[in-house]
Amino acid sequence: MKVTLEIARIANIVPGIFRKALQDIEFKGYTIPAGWAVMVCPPAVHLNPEIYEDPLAFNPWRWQDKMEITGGTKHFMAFGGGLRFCVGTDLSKVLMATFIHCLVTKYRWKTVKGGNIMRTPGLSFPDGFHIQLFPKN
Ligand code: HEM
Repeated sequence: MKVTLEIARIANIVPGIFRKALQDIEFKGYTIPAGWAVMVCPPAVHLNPEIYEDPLAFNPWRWQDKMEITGGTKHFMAFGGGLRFCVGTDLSKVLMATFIHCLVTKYRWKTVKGGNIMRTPGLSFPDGFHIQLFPKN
């Protein structure tokens, strides 16, 4: 669970979530007028050093003392939140856990080429990331 949460936090495959202001909203001295579209940027939250210490470090242990997250929170929104919360969340976590389990227990790998990371703000690999897999002895 900690590993899948950390992957979802740091990978940020969803760069933005959209909502519409149903009424005027006052926020930090600004007014968002009714009817305006609002874009929430999960990577800005997930990579904020005031929320996550050393945010670019892959550290599943940072979730150690956190309660299990079952919905979106203002500090974790990889799967959105509220009424439009991703219906595939639990399936995705199980698939990630199963994939990683098979990968590390059955295979080893080496990097062939690529692997440069871009965050725009979603995570991407502009040159791809090629690896070679070997069955584990
Ligand atoms: C790592 C994998 C995934 C991520 C990061 C992800 C992320 C998201 C996000 C951010 C939203 C928008 C939520 C919002 O606006 O608050 C969403 C919505 C949705 N997701 Fe996913 N998703 C993933 C996998 C899946 C899978 C596997 C399925 C289906 C089997 C799925 C089905 C949906 C559906 C149907 C919605 C729309 C829900 C609604 O509007 O009521 N997602 N997802």
